[in-house]
Amino acid sequence: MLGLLRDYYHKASVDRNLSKYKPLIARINLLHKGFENNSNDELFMHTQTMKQHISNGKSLSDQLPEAYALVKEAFFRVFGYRIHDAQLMGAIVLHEGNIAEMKTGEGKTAVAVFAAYLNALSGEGVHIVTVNPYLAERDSTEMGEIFRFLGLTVGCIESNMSISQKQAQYQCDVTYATHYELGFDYLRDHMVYDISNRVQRKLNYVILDEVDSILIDEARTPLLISEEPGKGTEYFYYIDNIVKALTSEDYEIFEQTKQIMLTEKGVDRCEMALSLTNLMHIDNADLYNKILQSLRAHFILKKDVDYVLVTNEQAKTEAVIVDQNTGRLLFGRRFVEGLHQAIEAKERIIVMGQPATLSTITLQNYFRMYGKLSGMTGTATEVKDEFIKTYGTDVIAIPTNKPINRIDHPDLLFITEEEKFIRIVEEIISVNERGQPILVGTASIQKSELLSAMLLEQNIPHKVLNAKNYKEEADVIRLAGQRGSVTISTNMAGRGVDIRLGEGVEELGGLMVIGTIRHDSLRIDNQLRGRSGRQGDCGSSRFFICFEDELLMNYYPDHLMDELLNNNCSDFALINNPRYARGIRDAQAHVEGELQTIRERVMGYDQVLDLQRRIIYTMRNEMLEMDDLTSKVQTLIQKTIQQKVAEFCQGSLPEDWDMIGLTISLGSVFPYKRPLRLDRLHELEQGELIGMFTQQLMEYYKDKEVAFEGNAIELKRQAFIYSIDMNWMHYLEAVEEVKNGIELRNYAQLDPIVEFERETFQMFNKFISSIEQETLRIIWNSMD
Ligand SMILES: Nc1ncnc2c1ncn2[C@@H]1O[C@H](COP(=O)(O)OP(=O)(O)OP(=O)(O)O)[C@@H](O)[C@H]1O
Repeated sequence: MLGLLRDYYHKASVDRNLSKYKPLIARINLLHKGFENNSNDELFMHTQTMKQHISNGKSLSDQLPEAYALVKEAFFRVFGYRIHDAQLMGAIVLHEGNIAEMKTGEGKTAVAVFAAYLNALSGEGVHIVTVNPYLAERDSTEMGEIFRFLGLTVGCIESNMSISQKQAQYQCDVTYATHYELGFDYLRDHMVYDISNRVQRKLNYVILDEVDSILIDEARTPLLISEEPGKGTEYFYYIDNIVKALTSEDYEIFEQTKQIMLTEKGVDRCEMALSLTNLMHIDNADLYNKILQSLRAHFILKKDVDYVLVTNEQAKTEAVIVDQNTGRLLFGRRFVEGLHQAIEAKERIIVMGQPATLSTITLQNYFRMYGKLSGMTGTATEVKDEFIKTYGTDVIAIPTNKPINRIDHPDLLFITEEEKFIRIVEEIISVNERGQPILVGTASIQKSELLSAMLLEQNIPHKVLNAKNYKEEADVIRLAGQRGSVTISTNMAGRGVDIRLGEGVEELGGLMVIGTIRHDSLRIDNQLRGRSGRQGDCGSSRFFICFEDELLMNYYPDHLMDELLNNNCSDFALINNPRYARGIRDAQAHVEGELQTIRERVMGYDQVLDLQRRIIYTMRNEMLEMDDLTSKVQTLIQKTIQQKVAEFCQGSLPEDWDMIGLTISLGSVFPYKRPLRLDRLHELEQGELIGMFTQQLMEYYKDKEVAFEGNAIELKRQAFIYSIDMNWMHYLEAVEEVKNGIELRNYAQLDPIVEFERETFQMFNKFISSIEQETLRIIWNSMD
């Protein structure tokens, strides 16, 4: 009876939510009826017809009903199931360039195919982004059947592919890839010396699966291509030794902001160790930053929580970042600003050199370059505002196909972590005795291992996922819904893999999810919960928390904590009082707010850099693409002379001009063997002086070019590209220093982003002229 009522109300609410999309969905379903009678070949031919319509000027939106109807029929023929209306609604939202919020197990993988198919008809390519390479490969293989059935090509990017293999994948109508492969390929494409080595096409349309994980949770660590490991290990070890010897009175930790500073005593002690008189002097800024990073490495970041040590294929130990939201290992990514080096020194492994950044971009700015962006996830409503503000994408909640049938129990709160874990093990034992499957989410690999050891002691067979191998992880998590299974997993390991219930499990209550901590973000808690109760399955969830959890310790309202401790928390309390539960929500909102500020800051800095990056990339592309750069070189000669004359010949009287300075400075760019003639110097005006130098240097240049025996066209190109790249690298380093300085000055009530923009503006102009002069110098010298 209750079930019937629930179904009735659910259907009514689905209808209400769908109302805006109803006419369009009805049209798709009507057209679909027509396709049911077509042969496979006829369906295949429709793709060609629609492509034709689009190249004749019909809009993609006009083509939507027919395209979606066709894909719906393809799903039925290939996989044998009927796409439901909620999925069609999600697919429409994607085409509109928005984010479809759809609960776990609702068939998002299929939804992406509709929008990708339609948008690929333009021939401009569509990228579908997954959170890990295993899912990219799996989805491109499985969904590839649909695309190929309808006559489109599908590719998948893997990190170890050759340039030509990648080019072939990017040429496909639809390409699956992880976000970081796409971002890195973009950066690499702007580092090639030959355009034929570029792999990507124009960034046309992207669909991001698990969009919040990529654009929100991972958005604090920019993608970074660094120079090969270099020297410096000893230096970092040296600083590390000094910091290691500090005591708690030498530094102060600000728990809430995770910052750490030296106290006066600490500064004195470091000055003594380094034989310095003033560590805080601007000349020692770099050293001071290294000390701060080393402090963070020692006293804030924790091994097996924030990073792990992994032995790589060359048998070398590396420090790998652990994503705090998902527990995933972020291979190839490094903490910025020297923190990673500090960790390497702390762990006494090889320090991978100074972070000479060759190229960098935030994920936000990379994805904003696409003509259209859309995404899917189970949890986006809480960050709707940020999506609208940063990406201009709205979040539309799609109703579930069937009502959610999962019971979310109130949290259980303990005083100590020890009590909490004992109770969790008791719960696992009792649920396991019934045969009901359990999925336990932990905050870190360390906690997973602790729990695993406790279960071993009790002889409870279980599996542990530690986010080290996606394929194995998927195989394990797929079976997490089988009778009697106990699976321990770092927060979101195995995301994107369907957990189906085994036989008889429905009667036992479905999959039980246990959270061992409340995460900083409610979204992540909800993702964990969402592993249970897919597609109307029954299930349950409960979080076990304690006052020793970081979130509660730092952010839970004091008055509520006192109340709980005094009154009813003898050994544990059931948080079924809305006030107490709200305290947790408030604590999470607090942290979320702080994290959002950090994301906005990272993005703000990159925003300034973004404009500059585009200027440089456009300039670089132009150099690569132009057939002959002679006219560019000539313009540069002229411009350089003008700049130098303006710099050294100030005032109207030639006697005041610094002709020696001018000659030396010009000589540094154009080392001339024959002297420049300076006739009638006392009668000249600035303009004439410029003209005279230009004429002579142009002639000189022409002579050089005629005498040059190598490939002058290529020489010019390489000189430009080399100078752009080298100067860009130095520029990025300088920018990083400015950023560090500004962060320290933040106390002065200045808007750091505005300050950053102001300071880098001048630097950028200088940087452009260093590129130009360096290019000329190389050409000049190489032609001798
Ligand atoms: N209309 C449908 N009818 C029946 N089965 C479907 C339908 N659509 C998708 N499925 C199946 O449902 C399962 C879950 O789909 P999928 O993994 O895409 O869900 P999801 O929404 O991406 O979940 P997650 O949030 O875990 O990634 C898959 O096995 C898929 O084949």
